[in-house]
Amino acid sequence: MDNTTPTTTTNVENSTPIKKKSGGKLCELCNVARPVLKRPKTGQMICKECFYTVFEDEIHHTIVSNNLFKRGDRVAIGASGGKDSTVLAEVMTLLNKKYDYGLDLFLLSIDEGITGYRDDSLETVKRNQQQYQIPLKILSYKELYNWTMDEIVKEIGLKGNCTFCGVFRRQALDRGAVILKANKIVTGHNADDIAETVLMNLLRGDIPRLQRCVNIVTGSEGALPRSKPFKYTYQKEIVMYAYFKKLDYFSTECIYAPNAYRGHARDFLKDLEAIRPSVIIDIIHSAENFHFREENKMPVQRNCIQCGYICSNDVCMACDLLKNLNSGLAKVKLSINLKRKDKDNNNNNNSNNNNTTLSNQLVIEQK
Ligand SMILES: Nc1ncnc2c1ncn2[C@@H]1O[C@H](COP(=O)(O)OP(=O)(O)OP(=O)(O)O)[C@@H](O)[C@H]1O
Repeated sequence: MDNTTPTTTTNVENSTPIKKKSGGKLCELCNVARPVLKRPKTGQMICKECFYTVFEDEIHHTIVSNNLFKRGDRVAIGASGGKDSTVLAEVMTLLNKKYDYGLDLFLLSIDEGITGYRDDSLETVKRNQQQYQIPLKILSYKELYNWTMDEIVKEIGLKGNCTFCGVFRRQALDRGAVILKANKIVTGHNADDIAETVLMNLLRGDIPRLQRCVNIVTGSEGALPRSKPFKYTYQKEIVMYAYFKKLDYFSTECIYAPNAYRGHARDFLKDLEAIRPSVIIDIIHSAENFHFREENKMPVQRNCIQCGYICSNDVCMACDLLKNLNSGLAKVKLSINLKRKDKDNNNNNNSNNNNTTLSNQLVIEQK
């Protein structure tokens, strides 16, 4: 065994403990090397090389079986400097070479303007760019919207700020990809993220979002196709992969996110996972097999009359949010809309709500 390998429970954040040297046992896959980890997804005791192989092969299988790319695609990798997108950059580079996908890869980072968080993580992305030799584009909220998240939080406070950030980031990634002349975007959303989103939409009775949140590709409505090669990849395995490969990533949580509703869904999922690890994939498979009534389909998409971005109303969410920020009304409108949403929830009359007006949108934390 590699003597750098931990032999006791380690600091691999939130990850399955690396087990002690396991007596005379051999890796359950190759039967040659000593196992160094218990696979969170399957419980198998395997060696490091077999772990790399199964991890990468499963992602390759997800890519191929879902036809995520075709030769010549220009693919922008949403790169935040965090573990998921750093592993995504590593694995996309590796698989593109190994299986000759014929893709042009780019790193695309959105600088939300969060001092002490995004500025540090962007330094990580810059180092990744050197390492992977992939062109990098950094685009900021300040350039696009003339607001940083620091300024937005100063204006509206901590409640509801994730909504602004999520809406702006979604659009910023599209705009950055257009600048890079990319025709596809990939993000590091993993199986845990998707299972959390399913739970959140279920708990909120948000049927339109519930039916599309397990799609591996979104954007067919008019934005650039955006896919999630890690749809079936466990977060714990991503952390282990980054750890064993000694990847350079930034591991601090967003300083503005601790109150987000998603955190409750995450905690709930972690509790369930501790009892039954397959719960993550089971939730995704369940949601893939839901059947929805026709009237719950997402509204028809059109272009925002102000900025031209794809949306489901006359004006897109980003323009709507910006109008409130620029007029100094964002905080007032946010609190009115949150109260209205609470009332809607109390009246239990939003389970079939198909509209995407601001009142509905303001309580959605985008993932
Ligand atoms: N500022 C950003 N710039 C570019 N892409 C981003 C940015 N923030 C998030 N993404 C993309 O969205 C995915 C999910 O982002 P999320 O905020 O959930 O972070 P995460 O789960 O901690 O992922 P990561 O570990 O990559 O930061 C990321 O893996 C990345 O591909």
